[in-house]
Amino acid sequence: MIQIDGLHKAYGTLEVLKGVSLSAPRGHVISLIGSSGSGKSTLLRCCNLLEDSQQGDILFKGEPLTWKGTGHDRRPSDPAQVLRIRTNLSMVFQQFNLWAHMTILQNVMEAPLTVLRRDRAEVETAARGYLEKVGIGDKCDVYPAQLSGGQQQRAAIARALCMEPEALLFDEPTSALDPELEQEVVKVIKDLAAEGRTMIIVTHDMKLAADVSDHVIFLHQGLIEEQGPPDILFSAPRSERLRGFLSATLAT
Ligand SMILES: Nc1ncnc2c1ncn2[C@@H]1O[C@H](COP(=O)(O)OP(=O)(O)OP(=O)(O)O)[C@@H](O)[C@H]1O
Repeated sequence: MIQIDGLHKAYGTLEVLKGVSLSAPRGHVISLIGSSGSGKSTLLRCCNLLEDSQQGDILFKGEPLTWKGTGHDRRPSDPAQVLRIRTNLSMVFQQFNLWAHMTILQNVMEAPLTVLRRDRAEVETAARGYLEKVGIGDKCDVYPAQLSGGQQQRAAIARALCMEPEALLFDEPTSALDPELEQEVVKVIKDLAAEGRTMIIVTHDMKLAADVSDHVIFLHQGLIEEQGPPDILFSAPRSERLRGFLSATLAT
């Protein structure tokens, strides 16, 4: 579904991704792990074109993104293709990013109405269904500030689902939450994984990565240091760096 080949990304002179490739086949869950600053969020943001990149290819369902320019001037050349990719790869952010002035239902309905121009009644039915699915069907008419962090994140997941995307991208979905609220969100993500959704998850939660992933990628300083199925990667890491990262993470 999503394929990245040899991606390079720099902010000015800071090289953040130094030739990263990944493949997220339909129905698979890929987790990106690694130390702070290793480039995980940048890679995720490159997947749905929230960030530009200087070199390498991005393919969505086998269709290569078309570019114009080179290096720091490189940009996607076809706005319709960008919109198609973005709407098919819905993103869930660490800080939820709900609109404070809209109710939860309005938050979930906004993008399908304004970006996809779908029928209001159909969108409302779908939005209520997705809020029900994530366990907050009774919170349609309240504002984000009236919800706990875990409820806000579940609303953000319902909002992503309401775009009916082909894949979901999660950027540290549980990092801003207290442990007990974290579990509510982990449950929703596990349910989505069990449904066979295609997902890429940036996470510091090794248990989440171990429980839901088909494939785990360990990034170090903008390069893939090690990758593999979670049972092998977590039980028998080959590289010294991954061993050090896991023991430091599991000690905290
Ligand atoms: N918009 C930006 N402008 C300049 N530098 C940036 C920008 N966004 C990220 N960086 C830098 O790029 C590097 C990689 O950041 P990124 O957020 O991708 O790392 P990460 O692995 O997700 O880290 P964390 O786990 O702390 O979120 C860091 O050094 C960061 O400071």
